[in-house]
Amino acid sequence: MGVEAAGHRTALQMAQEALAGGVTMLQLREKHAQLKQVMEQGKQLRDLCREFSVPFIVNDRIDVALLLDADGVHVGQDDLPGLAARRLLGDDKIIGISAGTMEEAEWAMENGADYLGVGPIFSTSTKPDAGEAIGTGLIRDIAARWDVPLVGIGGINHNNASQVIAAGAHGVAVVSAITQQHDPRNAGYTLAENVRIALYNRSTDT
Ligand SMILES: Cc1ncc(COP(=O)(O)OP(=O)(O)O)c(N)n1
Ligand SMILES: Cc1ncsc1CCOP(=O)(O)O
Ligand SMILES: [Mg+2]
Repeated sequence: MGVEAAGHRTALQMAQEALAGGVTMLQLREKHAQLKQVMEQGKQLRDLCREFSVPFIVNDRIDVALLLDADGVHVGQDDLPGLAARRLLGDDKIIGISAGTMEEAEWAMENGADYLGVGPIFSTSTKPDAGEAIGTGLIRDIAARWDVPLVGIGGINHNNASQVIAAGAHGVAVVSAITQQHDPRNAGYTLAENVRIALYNRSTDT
């Protein structure tokens, strides 16, 4: 999940609840705050992720990821390229790269992505510059071509996550499906459970 403060909860409280619900990876995605605050919040989120033994990923900022000793970074097509991120972070860190077209997926693979964030799958109001929803077809096409972990993102919730997994994704990344819910812990639990069920169903499909 991506972490932002919402409603009466702080980002840290939200993350704590989502992790308690069973979220399996956490990304610090802070687009507006000052770096000093991002570092402070990042330290707390990193420690929380370590308590839950869940990977902690920093969006966009390799410097912040390095300073926090995060488990990895997520970079988009307009961010620092994956190969440059790899030079700074080394082979042991996770580097995720976004893709919304097959050309972007090719570029991401050439840039050494450990996983691809594919989307926006459905329409989203969380990222105003995300572009039109692309549906699940690209996930199907990428999965047929490469054996790389795929994470669907954009407008995903507990009702539609199974479609994304059925298309070949290994997981889903969400913001509002957890942060905009009155019970983020239960939202995290339901989402993680639906993803597990869909992965199981896919593995038993003949
Ligand atoms: C898992 C995951 N996938 C895609 C993105 C989007 O990254 P990007 O295209 O760089 O957009 P911003 O999130 O930086 O606005 C992501 N963050 N995580
Ligand atoms: C960061 C990002 N990248 C593509 S869509 C998106 C926003 C996801 O947010 P939500 O899960 O609320 O649609
Ligand atoms: Mg980015």
